[in-house]
Amino acid sequence: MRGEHVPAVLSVEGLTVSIGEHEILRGVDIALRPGRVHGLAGESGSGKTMTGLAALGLLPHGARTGGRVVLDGRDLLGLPQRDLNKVRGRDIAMVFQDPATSLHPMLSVGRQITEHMRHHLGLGKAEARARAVDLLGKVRIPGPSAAADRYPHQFSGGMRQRIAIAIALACGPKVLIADEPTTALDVTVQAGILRLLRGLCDDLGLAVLLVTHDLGVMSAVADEVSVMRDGLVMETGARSQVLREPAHPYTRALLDALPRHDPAAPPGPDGSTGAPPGTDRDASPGAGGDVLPMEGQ
Ligand SMILES: Nc1ncnc2c1ncn2[C@@H]1O[C@H](COP(=O)(O)OP(=O)(O)OP(=O)(O)O)[C@@H](O)[C@H]1O
Repeated sequence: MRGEHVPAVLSVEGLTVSIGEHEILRGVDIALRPGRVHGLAGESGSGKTMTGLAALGLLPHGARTGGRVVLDGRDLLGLPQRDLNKVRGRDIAMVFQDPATSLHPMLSVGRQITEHMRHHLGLGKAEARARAVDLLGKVRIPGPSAAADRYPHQFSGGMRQRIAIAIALACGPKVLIADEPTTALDVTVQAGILRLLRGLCDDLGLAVLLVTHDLGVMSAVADEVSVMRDGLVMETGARSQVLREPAHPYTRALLDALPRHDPAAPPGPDGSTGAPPGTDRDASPGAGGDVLPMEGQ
């Protein structure tokens, strides 16, 4: 089911965010649908991260907002903090750029997953543990049962990001906000993480917002693409349309800045795009991230 007719699970409607005199978002519209990856691209400072945080109801202190962020018919911007805390982590989860900062160094991996399930879902110890091991398997951590007893520093950067994804999925969210999830990783592991996100989106029917400054990353996994600049969405549409026939000169300029490969080509069976494997490997993480072999394979 990859059509625009699939109803949105989360819609951002005319979202504005200001801090002091600074208008950070100036009327953003984005619809996230189950089983689809919506890529949010744009240069640094365009408001991508702020849009993702607003979708989670996480805004800087003193931020003034307008518009709506609607999840299952409820406007999150109007919810009291207590209700928002319930939504966050349970219905909407987030994965950040650097797993080193999002994981607790002193808690075992299994404990970090089960804490969420016990807190939000009220699961007992044994059931939470079984589900944690199952989740570690889903994100392709080798030997998930033993891995649950280890600590974050015992894993590579790519594996740590997989663990952060498992934690985000702990309570079966409908929406996953992934903010530059591969930017801090070595290029050789980026493609594996993107492929994992794509697979989880398809298998679990997750609605994914993939925030990235990188159109190469976008081309590997997104179904739809929005391009932001200066707090506004300049252009939005199907990946092939936006990346192949951009309507806006700004999108064209971003595309022209990419090393040469076909940004609109769908991922092949191994997740590669139209570029021959390895061609862009040394150009930039973004351009090459979609054509590299999968981590651990
Ligand atoms: N806590 C904050 N207080 C005030 N202004 C902020 C805050 N966080 C972000 N901004 C401003 O909001 C604007 C948008 O920032 P945002 O982080 O959303 O951009 P971005 O597109 O994600 O950029 P990057 O790719 O560099 O992360 C920037 O001008 C930034 O300086």
